[in-house]
Amino acid sequence: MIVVICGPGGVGKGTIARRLAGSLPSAHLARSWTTRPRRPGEGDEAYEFVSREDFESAIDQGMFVEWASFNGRLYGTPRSELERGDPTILEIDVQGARSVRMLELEAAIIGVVPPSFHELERRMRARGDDDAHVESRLAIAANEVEAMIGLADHIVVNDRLERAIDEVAGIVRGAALRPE
Ligand SMILES: Nc1ncnc2c1ncn2[C@@H]1O[C@H](COP(=O)(O)OP(=O)(O)OP(=O)(O)O)[C@@H](O)[C@H]1O
Repeated sequence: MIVVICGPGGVGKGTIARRLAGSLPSAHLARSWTTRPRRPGEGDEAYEFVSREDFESAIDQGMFVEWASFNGRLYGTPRSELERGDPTILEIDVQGARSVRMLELEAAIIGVVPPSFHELERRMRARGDDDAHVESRLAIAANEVEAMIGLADHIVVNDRLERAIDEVAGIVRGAALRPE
């Protein structure tokens, strides 16, 4: 089964996806490719950091299930990352989730929303994002949340992290019980 964790930048999808993967022994957290530079303190495991040239040649070779351009950077999920775990967890933005839906993959799409846009801004600033990044993310966050509400199978408010993780884990357990 594929579980998609999607949401606007800074909402906490990465944190939730990592915790979920850590709590399910057979899960695989899909590693995305990106052309964005690594943030200070970010580990090697966060992404496969590649050049734009390598990314574009991978697109030409049809390597990605989905890819998107975001704030001038490219992000994508390689096909080789699918079906590597049960579930395979994809942490992607709303555009990526839309691509997964269009491909009609067997996927539970979980949309993560912030308790408020004020809190979303606070978390991005607390994470050390610069002003330009925070402003560009906030400018599209409301549209992303609206699109996600029309797209996702489940919406989870990331108010308290532990509570949100429990809710996501419950959804994944429920989806695993559904007959193929
Ligand atoms: N429920 C929560 N309460 C308070 N802080 C949180 C909560 N969930 C996540 N955070 C913090 O908010 C920040 C953003 O979380 P995270 O990096 O997981 O977001 P993201 O959606 O993956 O962002 P991006 O798409 O930009 O990578 C992090 O510093 C994280 O520790």
